[in-house]
Amino acid sequence: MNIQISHPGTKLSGDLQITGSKSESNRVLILQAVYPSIKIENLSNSDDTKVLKKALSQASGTIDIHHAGTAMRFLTAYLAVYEGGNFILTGSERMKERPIKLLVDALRSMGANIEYVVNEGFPPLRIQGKKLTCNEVKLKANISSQYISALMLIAPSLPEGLVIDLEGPLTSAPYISMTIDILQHFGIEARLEPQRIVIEPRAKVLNKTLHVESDWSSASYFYSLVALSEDAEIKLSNYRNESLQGDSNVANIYKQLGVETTFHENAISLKKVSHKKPLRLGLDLKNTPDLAQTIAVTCLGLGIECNLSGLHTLKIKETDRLQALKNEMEKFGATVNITNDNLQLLSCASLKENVQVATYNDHRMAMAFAPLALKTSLLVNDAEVVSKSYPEFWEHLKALKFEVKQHDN
Ligand SMILES: O=C(O)C1=C[C@@H](OP(=O)(O)O)[C@@H](O)[C@H](O)C1
Ligand SMILES: C=C(OP(=O)(O)O)C(=O)O
Repeated sequence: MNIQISHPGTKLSGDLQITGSKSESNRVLILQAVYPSIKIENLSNSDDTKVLKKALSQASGTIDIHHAGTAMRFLTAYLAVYEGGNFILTGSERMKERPIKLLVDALRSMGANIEYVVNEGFPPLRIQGKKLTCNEVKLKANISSQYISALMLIAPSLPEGLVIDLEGPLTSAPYISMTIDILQHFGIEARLEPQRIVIEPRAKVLNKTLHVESDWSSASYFYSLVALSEDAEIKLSNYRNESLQGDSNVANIYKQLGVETTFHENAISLKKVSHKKPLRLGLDLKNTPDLAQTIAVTCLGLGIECNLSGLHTLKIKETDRLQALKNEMEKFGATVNITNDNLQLLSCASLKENVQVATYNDHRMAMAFAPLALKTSLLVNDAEVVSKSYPEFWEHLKALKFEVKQHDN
């Protein structure tokens, strides 16, 4: 469904509850499958979480996890140790282009029985689960942290635990810290040392609940809205100051763009406190890759330049996000230069109107561009893609008085 988005220009105000973090949810679902005493509150209702939950209820056969990267990577490790299981693990056409070789090589080196069904290095995979007894594995750390988290989530169920030797610099590091924090929450001993992760074996975990915090990557679109507004105050509930999610750093980043965050007991308020803006924003986003699209588009809307680095993982996400950003920002009149790991937006004097934004099966393309409706008229193609992480996104925009209309083009 293609949509047209507009806003009457009044103050943006509202009180919203965004669904639980899909990253926290998908970690705790895998752990709950290993340790059934684990309880979860505020589980995400994203497609990526629903698809993982359904997969974990299957005893054999073909599992299709669609676009869900974490589900693909976490299940590869989980099914490799699911004794007696015989599965084909597949996904969307894009998932079949997202590399998984490093994780498969690591699991095979531990004795796992995993075969490629079509193309070497890519899903679909045939996985025959078996007991693994190896206690040490090596893995290149700068391609995707999800491979590492996948191994960490099965590690405590291995008879001797697991030492993961990390080769090279670690990318998306806060997601590794999140995995460690969640393991520790349930009493599992897990620690990150320079270039290695050590996880002790654990037969039973503490009888505890994990209350999933709402998703900070999803909150980023409201930071963008507030930054692009004339006047705004938006309350988002189920957030806390001490977050497990690295993307909570969005609160610091948007201070430079006039957005103030106030933490309440279980919520945050975002307020537009300044119309001053830097001429140019320079950021290294290797720790928060999912914020790249939000920030690039905010800068486009504010008419400021930006230079975003640390983006080497963006090419293997839901789409090649660097190319997708360049294509769509240039439709608005901007000049954008990209390399393998960097995006440079050169300032754009005025935004073109009635631009039709293509979304490339990427939820974040749709949500990142939507706030530009405060600055110009725009259409978003295939708007339903948002359900990958945030099914209520358009309903929440309507609650902020956006008009979101179906469009036939
Ligand atoms: O572990 C996770 O939950 C995630 C890790 C990141 O991926 P990479 O480690 O591949 O960068 C992030 O982009 C993704 O949305 C979620
Ligand atoms: C990259 C993302 O997800 P995944 O890799 O889990 O598909 C994302 O949500 O931005």
